[in-house]
This record gives sequence, C-alpha cells and structure tokens, in this order.
Amino acid sequence: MAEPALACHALHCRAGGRDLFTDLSFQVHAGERLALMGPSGSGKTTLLTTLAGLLPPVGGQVLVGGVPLAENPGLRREIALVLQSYGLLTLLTAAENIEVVLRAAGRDPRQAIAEAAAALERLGLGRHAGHLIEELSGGQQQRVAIARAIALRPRVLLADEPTAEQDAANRALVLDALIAAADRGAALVIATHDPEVAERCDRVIELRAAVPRAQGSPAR
Ligand SMILES: Nc1ncnc2c1ncn2[C@@H]1O[C@H](COP(=O)(O)OP(=O)(O)OP(=O)(O)O)[C@@H](O)[C@H]1O
Repeated sequence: MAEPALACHALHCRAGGRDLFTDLSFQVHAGERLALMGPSGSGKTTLLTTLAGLLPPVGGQVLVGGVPLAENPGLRREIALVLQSYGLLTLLTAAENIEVVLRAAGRDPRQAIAEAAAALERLGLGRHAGHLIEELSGGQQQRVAIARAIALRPRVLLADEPTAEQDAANRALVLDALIAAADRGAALVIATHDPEVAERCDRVIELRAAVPRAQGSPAR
C-alpha cells in the first residue's frame, strides 16, 4: 500500500506547561477523511498546527508521504491549514486573497483568477469575490479561507472548526466542498465539535481533556 499522505508517530505536544498528549500516532491516506474531536482545550488546534509543521512537537514526528516534515520544511507547501483566525489579508478582496496564494504556488495569472473565482462560487461567495475582506462577515471570511485552502489542491488539508461560523445552508456547502477535496485525493483532517461533520468522516480520533499542570511545575 502507498505511504500515507500524512502520519504522526509517538507525537508529544505541550502547551501552557501541560502535556496535551504524549504518544499520539495515526495515519491518513490520500482521499481519507479524519475528524478530530475532544473537549475545548484538549489540543485539537495545537495538533493541527503541529501537523502543518508550524509548531515543533516536544517528541515524535510528523511525516508527509513517509518523509519527516521537520527535516524537509519544503513539504509544508503540500499542506494547507485553515485556522480559526483565517489569516486573510483584510485590505485585499476575497478573490485577490486566493489569487495571491495560487500565484505564489506557481499558477499563471489567468489560471489563478479562474480558479479563485470557481472556488469562491463553490463556497457561495460568487457575488462577494470583489469585496474587501474587511467588508465580509465572520462566516463569509471563514469560507474565503476554506476556498483558498481547497483551491491550492494540497496533498493534506487541515481545517479547524470549519463550520463553526456557518448557518445550516453554508455549513452544508463547506462540508461538501471539503469532502469533494478529499474525493479528489486530499488527506482531510477536520477538528470539530460538530457531530454532523464527524458523521461525514471515515474515522474519528477523540482527544482527551488535557492533564492539569502539576502545582508549581514550570510553564513551557
Ligand atoms: N500559546 C499558548 N500558550 C499557553 N497555552 C496555550 C497556548 N496554545 C494553547 N494553549 C493551551 O493548550 C490547550 C489546548 O489548546 P487548543 O487550542 O489546542 O485546544 P482545542 O482542543 O483546539 O480547543 P477548542 O476546542 O476550544 O478550540 C489549552 O489549555 C490552551 O489554553
């Protein structure tokens, strides 16, 4: 069988001086959909950020296509991460936010414009393509960030609470778009509190509540 698109082995992550998990291992193959669940503070965002190579773990490793990410930072280009803070450029339009990352990823300008327009249309934002980010609602901004990640056609697609800001109709659009990306071959990992999202995934990993910090132990 082919190497998993994404894997972690014996991952140990700490935040705020506490161990969130000390020995976490799993694999996600191309086209697979994994939901990460667990109570608030159990470390879902920390895990996604670590899987994206943005936060070094205390121990263990993340592999992309069987290759360790820490030693091959160029592999980060194969991973798209949609955080709850979205990371959009507020003085650009919705379309421009997507076009600039597609250009940076090597698409030619006409292709970038066409793919950005198609991605926004798919997320119900066709009419808002020319609006500045600061003119959009929180839910619309979240969908721009999701459209941008999907348009990149990453090997690994990580999304943190992608339906949290959405009404029922847009929640369905977001989920359908993420699942379509997995159907095209992305390894999809979604952190969520939403049971409906988990139901549409192949597997669920449940993170437990973090172990409280021992009194007097130093914060990292
Ligand atoms: N930079 C940081 N400094 C200190 N503590 C942090 C930091 N980042 C995260 N934490 C702590 O780590 C724990 C895990 O946070 P994380 O955001 O990963 O949880 P989560 O499961 O995504 O939560 P939620 O469901 O509320 O988004 C929390 O207790 C949080 O306070």
